[in-house]
Amino acid sequence: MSERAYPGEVIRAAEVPLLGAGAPLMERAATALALYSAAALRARGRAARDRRVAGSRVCVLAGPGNNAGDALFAAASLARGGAQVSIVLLFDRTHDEGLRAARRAGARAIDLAAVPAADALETLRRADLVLDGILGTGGRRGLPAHITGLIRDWRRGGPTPGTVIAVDVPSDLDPADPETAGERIHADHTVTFGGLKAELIDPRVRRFTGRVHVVDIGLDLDAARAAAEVMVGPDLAADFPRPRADDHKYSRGVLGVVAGSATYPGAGVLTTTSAVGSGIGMVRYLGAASVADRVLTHHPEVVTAEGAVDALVMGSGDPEDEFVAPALEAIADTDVPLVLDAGSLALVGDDAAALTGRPVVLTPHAGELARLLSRLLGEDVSASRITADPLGWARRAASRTGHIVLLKGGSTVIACPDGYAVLPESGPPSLATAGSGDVLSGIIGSLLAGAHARATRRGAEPGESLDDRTIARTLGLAVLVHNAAGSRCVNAGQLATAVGDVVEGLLHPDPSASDSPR
Ligand SMILES: NC(=O)C1=CN([C@@H]2O[C@H](COP(=O)(O)OP(=O)(O)OC[C@H]3O[C@@H](n4cnc5c(N)ncnc54)[C@H](OP(=O)(O)O)[C@@H]3O)[C@@H](O)[C@H]2O)[C@@H](O)CC1
Ligand SMILES: [K+]
Repeated sequence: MSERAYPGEVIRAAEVPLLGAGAPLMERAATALALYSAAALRARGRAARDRRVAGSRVCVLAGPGNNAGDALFAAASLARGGAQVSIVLLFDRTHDEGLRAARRAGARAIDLAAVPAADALETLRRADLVLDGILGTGGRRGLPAHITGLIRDWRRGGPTPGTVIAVDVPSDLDPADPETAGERIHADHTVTFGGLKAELIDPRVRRFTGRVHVVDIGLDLDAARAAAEVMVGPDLAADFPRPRADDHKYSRGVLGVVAGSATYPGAGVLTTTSAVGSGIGMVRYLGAASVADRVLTHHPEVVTAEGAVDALVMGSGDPEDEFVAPALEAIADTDVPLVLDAGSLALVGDDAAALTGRPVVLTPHAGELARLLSRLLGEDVSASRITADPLGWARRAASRTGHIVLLKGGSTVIACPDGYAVLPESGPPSLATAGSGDVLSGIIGSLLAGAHARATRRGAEPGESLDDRTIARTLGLAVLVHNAAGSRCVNAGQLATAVGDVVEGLLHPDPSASDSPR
């Protein structure tokens, strides 16, 4: 389920009162790490004899602080389970209590200052499991040369059989420096304690963290201090809004769509198809008459008359100005969310009154964001720079424009102007196809219209109805719908229709698929 990510200092601060009260935080962390490590050892190898803790070779890279303490206590537990544990002491000090516990359980220690580096290297290469306990949240960037050299030689030797688990965080994690990537720990798993650290969610660090597993050690974290939120598939079933028995079409939300043009009529059809399928009260198609005819052929329930809306989505398929301007005019005195895609991104930066006093969502892909930022920042921002750091650029764009930015790509990211981010899990690569973005626009518009209608029903004041985090989370749900639909199809026409199938499954789950006894 979704997981909030916190700045490291927020998590460290939350530990302080508990440590003062004597809570056994390290014991909890080390116990969870030992269990996770044992499971990783049992998951390896083909032969049954390889899938055991007893007899497996475990190597601990031990640093100078409490991060090593976690690794050493966990290793002690694995040693008691029969693992052969070797500890590579990388500094002139380590966590003494942890070292004593590991030694008592039978671990042997190799002091890198006293033995040839080749011995440590050999131990690393032969290990079934390596625990990176060099540095944790107390780490500064840049490891001493004798450690980077060891890591470089270990990695240069080619793939080794061992699973690498980073304890709390991969030591010396640095997303931005490709030059030194070969001297850093590349973990298969990161077991992180207390809460998800914000530094672990950046798409650029995935190759260093591997799969991230969060262990609850009983910290009381204040959700208001979270920096981001990661959303995963199961969030859909939990949070997708369902209609209530007393709902009517207006209370479920009305979406205005200005998409498609005489040149690109298909965008209008794709956007309305996915909007209709996303479980909304009503869709008003407000674009060109020639597109409206096609839309109505596919969806007779779509309304082409002007009228009130709860959200307006525009821009896919470059709709003509003569339809954009009146649609913006019609929402001028309202607080309804506005979604700008493709051609309508050109409105950003203008003094358009319609862009003020309401939540505005921009949904560019990297090329569109590159054009937008180059214009706004007055410097040449290329699409490849944006693709290399999607979260960083989405945050920059949100901060610069004051709008919520959903940057589409292999790892779609959503950023609010204050830096808060929502990261939905990645969808299938088949989503990279013409028209896919139009389909996403329709889902987004539909879910935002529903959210606005519900907020209005609750009596929220204009301007207070939808806060940025609620909107960002709603966008995250829309991306999860898009992902789920994407795994059922090979082109955007099928994708738009599959949205309806996904939502149908959420609103009317198949009772025969339930686990309940018959
Ligand atoms: N608090 C708790 O109860 C719990 C903590 N837990 C665990 O503790 C971890 C945090 O522990 P920690 O604070 O001891 O920091 P950690 O990163 O192990 O080492 C700091 C030492 O490294 C040194 N150093 C730093 N950077 C360096 C560099 N680049 N190159 C060389 N040296 C460098 C630094 O030196 P200094 O900066 O002081 O000069 C200092 O001596 C946390 O991630 C989690 O795993 C969990 O068990 C839950 C309960
Ligand atoms: K570590």
